[in-house]
Amino acid sequence: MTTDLQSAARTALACLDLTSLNDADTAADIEALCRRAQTPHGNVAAVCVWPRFVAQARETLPASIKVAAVANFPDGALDLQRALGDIAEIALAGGDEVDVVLPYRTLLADQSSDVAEFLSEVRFASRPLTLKVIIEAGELVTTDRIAQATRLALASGADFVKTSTGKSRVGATPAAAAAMLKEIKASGLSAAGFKASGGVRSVADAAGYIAQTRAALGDAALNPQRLRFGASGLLTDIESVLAGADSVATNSTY
Ligand SMILES: O=C[C@H](O)COP(=O)(O)O
Repeated sequence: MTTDLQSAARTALACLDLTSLNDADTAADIEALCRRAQTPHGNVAAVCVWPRFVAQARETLPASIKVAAVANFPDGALDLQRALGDIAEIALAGGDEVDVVLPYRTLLADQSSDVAEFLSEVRFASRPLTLKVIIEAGELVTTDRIAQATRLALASGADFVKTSTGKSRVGATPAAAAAMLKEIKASGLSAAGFKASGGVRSVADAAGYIAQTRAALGDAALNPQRLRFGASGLLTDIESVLAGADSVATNSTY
C-alpha cells in the first residue's frame, strides 16, 4: 500500500534539485553528489552546484538529470557583470539550468526598475537554459515584497521562481510559498514553476509544499517542469520513506 507520505516522497524525488553549495566543496564532494542523484527509487530532477563544478557534473550524469548552477550567489548584489560572467561559465561548461539571485536589497531600496533591467539582461543571456530566479523571501520579509519580487521574476521570463538561497537565516516557509504561488497563478503563465528551497529537510515539509502547489496550480503542476525542491538534506528522508521506514527528519515547518 502506498501511503500519502510515500506519494509525496516520490513527487519530491522526481522534483528534487539535489544541492551542494558549500564554500569548501571539492571534486570528490561533487562526485559523491552525482552518485547520490541516482537512487534505487529513481533519479532526482537535477543537481545544483557552483559554476566551477558544472563540467564535472555534466560529464558524470546521464542527460536525463539536469545540471543547475548558481549565479550572483548568494548575496544578490546588483552586479550584472558578475551575473553574466557566472551564466557564461555555466553555459560554456554544458549546464542546463541557472539559479540566479534577484538583487533583493535593490528591491528593498525601492529601485524596482533596476531589478527589472537586471533580470531582463540575465534572461536574455541565459537562453536557452532554464532560468530560476531566487527572490530570497526570508530577506524580503513581507508578503507585498515577496509578491512584487515574484511578479518581476515572472515578467522577465523566468521559468521558475525560487524562495531562497539556503544561506539566509530564513529559508522556505509556507507563507512565502503561498504568496509566490498566488502570483504564479495570477500571472496566467501556464509553464511558470515554483521552487521551494532553504531548510527543506523532511518529506513532511515537501508534502506541505506539494499540497500548496496542487491547490494553487493543480495536479498538472506536480512535475519537474513546474515544481522543484532545492535541498542539500532532503534526500535522506525521501529514501527512508520510500524504503518503507519511518521519516528520519526531525524538523518540519508544517
Ligand atoms: O538552492 C538550494 C539551497 O541552497 C539549499 O538549501 P539547504 O542546504 O538548506 O537545503
